[in-house]
Amino acid sequence: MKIAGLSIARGGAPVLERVSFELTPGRALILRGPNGCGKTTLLRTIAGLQPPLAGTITGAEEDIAYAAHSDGIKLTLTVGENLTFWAEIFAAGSIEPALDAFDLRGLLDRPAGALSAGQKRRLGLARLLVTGRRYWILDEPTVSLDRASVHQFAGVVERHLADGGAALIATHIDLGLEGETLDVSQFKAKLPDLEEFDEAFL
Ligand SMILES: Nc1ncnc2c1ncn2[C@@H]1O[C@H](COP(=O)(O)OP(=O)(O)OP(=O)(O)O)[C@@H](O)[C@H]1O
Repeated sequence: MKIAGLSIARGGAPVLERVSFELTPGRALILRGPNGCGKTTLLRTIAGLQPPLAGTITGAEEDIAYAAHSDGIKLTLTVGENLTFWAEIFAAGSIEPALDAFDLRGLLDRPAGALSAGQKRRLGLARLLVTGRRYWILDEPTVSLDRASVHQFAGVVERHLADGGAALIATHIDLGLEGETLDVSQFKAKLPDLEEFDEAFL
């Protein structure tokens, strides 16, 4: 996937400009940067939830799976029904590997609304495995996870990379993954310099 000259805005205000990088199969790229600098906005744009102001995203059409801050699960469906629902949407086959990878077998028949925050997160992340998609775009994926689950999740990402997948991950913690990091604050959009305004005009 190639990101070239991407400029993005949130709430009408420019956030990042001229972001360029490549995400290659088998690699993870970790996005860093202080709160509010634009990581979520960048991921939303790459996932196709909002249009960029400028620039292009190429090479990953129909091959992106996005896990946002929210778990994206249906609370009245059971764990098994949630995963089956997504597996059918993506026509990606069995939910079994996802159940094992995220230790969800014991919770199979539990309504998602009756899960703890960390269990909900595990279910939300398990959806990635039933999409069959190569490019995982992950926004703070480990929120609510305990140490063991963070480790488990890092293992799932590593296996995905070994299978030719790729992951773009915004996170403030160290997942212990091998991969490059990109600090997006270097792309911070510059606000117009007030001294450039013509006072007579104001
Ligand atoms: N719904 C919204 N409407 C308007 N502005 C928003 C909205 N959500 C975020 N912003 C603003 O857009 C900018 C970028 O926010 P964004 O969520 O992309 O940052 P972030 O790097 O992901 O932050 P964090 O590390 O806190 O998750 C911030 O200035 C934020 O206040």
